[in-house]
Amino acid sequence: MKKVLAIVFGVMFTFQMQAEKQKAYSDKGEKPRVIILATGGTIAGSGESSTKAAYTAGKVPVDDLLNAVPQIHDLADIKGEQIAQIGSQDMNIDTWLKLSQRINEIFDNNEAEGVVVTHGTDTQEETAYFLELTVNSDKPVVLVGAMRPSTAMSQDGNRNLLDAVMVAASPNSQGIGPVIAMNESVFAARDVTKTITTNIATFQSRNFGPIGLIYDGKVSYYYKSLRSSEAKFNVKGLKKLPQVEIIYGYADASAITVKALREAKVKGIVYAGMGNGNFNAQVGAELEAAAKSGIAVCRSARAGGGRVTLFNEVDDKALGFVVADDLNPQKARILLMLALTRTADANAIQDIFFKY
Ligand SMILES: NC(=O)C[C@H](N)C(=O)O
Repeated sequence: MKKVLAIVFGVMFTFQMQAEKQKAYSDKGEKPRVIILATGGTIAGSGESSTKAAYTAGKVPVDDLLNAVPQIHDLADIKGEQIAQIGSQDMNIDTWLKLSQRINEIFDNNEAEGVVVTHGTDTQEETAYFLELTVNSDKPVVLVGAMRPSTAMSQDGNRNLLDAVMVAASPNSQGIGPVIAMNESVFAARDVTKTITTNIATFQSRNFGPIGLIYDGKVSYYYKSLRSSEAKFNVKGLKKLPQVEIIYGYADASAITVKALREAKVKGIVYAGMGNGNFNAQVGAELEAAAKSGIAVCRSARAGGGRVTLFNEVDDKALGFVVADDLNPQKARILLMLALTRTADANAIQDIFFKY
């Protein structure tokens, strides 16, 4: 109880300090500085017609994106940088490392009060969670994208970009951690997931809901995750991460893929299991062999909500497995890759999964 109160007061104190700092800043009549790091995606997508669905992601360069929403300059001093120009289905560890290293540098050198990352929606949640685990600052990092390309009728990107800049520039956003701000909602990186293939309301947090709501150019926050204060993973100087792959579970799955990964000597396997992270007998035998050979095996769930609990229908301790708790498989992979940069011990990895 004491610990919870200490955390709550600590968070309140930090918020107040940050708000004071920001207030002193705005009293000087200066605008907050926001750097926009562009990576591509549908928000930078271009199609042949305003009414047809076909388009190519990551076509529009950062300067054109910013020029399309001149109102952002009323909110902040804006600078744009092109980090990548890809559909986020092509997002990769290289770009994650580059992005995280650049954002840490921006905050360490006090180059900006906030960062906005424009990004495709397919893997936006993964990038957001990677940044949550590796960016060491209380300043806001706001990821934003669009479901309709910039050339479409009723495109959603311009409004989303304006809102994202507002969120990044708002004193209320100190200490919230990397978030996705889209469609008038703000989601914590850890919880958010893409739920619908094409709809503009695609981002949701099935377990916990949005942490904030946007309306009329303002953001209001309602809660903050207690999981966000753990020491960040240091990726400075790293060129790659331990290889972790995901395998999807289903009725009567064969063990071919698990065996192939064991033989390929990957460092970790995340199993997107059925129900509470379950697998059938043949897959279980291969996963056990993988764990015995030194591969970290993590049980996650394909269900899309809830969490995977220890020692339910599976004896994790005997098998040497860890559970992903409430992280979906793609986020469990990110935490496992980063955990493996610290330790290969299953108990220590499990501890990380229960803390981060
Ligand atoms: N809406 C989008 O951004 C989808 C696109 N494939 C991307 O992730 O880049």
